[in-house]
Amino acid sequence: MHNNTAISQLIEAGKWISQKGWVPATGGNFSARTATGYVVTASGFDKGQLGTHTFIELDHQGNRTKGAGNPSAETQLHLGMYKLIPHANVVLHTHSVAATVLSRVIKSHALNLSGYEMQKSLSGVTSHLDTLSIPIFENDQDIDRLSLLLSDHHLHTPIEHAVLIRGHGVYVVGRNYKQALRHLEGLEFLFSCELERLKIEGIGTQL
Ligand SMILES: CSC[C@@H](O)[C@@H](O)C(=O)COP(=O)(O)O
Ligand SMILES: [Zn+2]
Repeated sequence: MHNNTAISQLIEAGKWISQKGWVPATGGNFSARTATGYVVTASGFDKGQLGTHTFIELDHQGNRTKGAGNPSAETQLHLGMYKLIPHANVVLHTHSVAATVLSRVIKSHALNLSGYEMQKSLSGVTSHLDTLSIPIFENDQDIDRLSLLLSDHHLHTPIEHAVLIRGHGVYVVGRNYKQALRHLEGLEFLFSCELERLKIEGIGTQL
């Protein structure tokens, strides 16, 4: 994948994600792994109004090769995820209400989902009877430390589709742009369903 193609796809993704209400204010950031390294959104922009000037291009080591301004404050988390997850080529980070609230309401270190047909929107999931487990990490303004937490966790429980950051949002990975968007939409639907279910059935019914 060439940098320009990846940038065009992430601009489109930003418009769609913003229309969904999942990147309020300047929240969220997006990246892709490309032939020459990575592209990542620049820091502090409205992710619904991205343009070619709001991307930073990085080499395979994560050093900037092109682009003005600062790379996303959470760039190291994106790079960490590419390192841990070889099949990840796109990372989308969003701040939806459902991901933000659910990650606070669930006090344990994982959101476990079962019984939903929509679980099958996640690659490798073939039944609503499977348990889909999304790890939850404590939020931290020190992104390098947060990234270390993810790699420690990945050693014993490989991260597959996504991670939740408590009170902050979700990071979703995909093999490509289309899969990343499908994973994000599927997960957001599941987060909303689970939040509604917990409101009705009570927090004690969390898996
Ligand atoms: C609107 S505050 C959100 C930020 O602190 C951060 O979490 C975020 O997602 C966006 O940061 P950015 O540096 O623009 O990529
Ligand atoms: Zn964020």
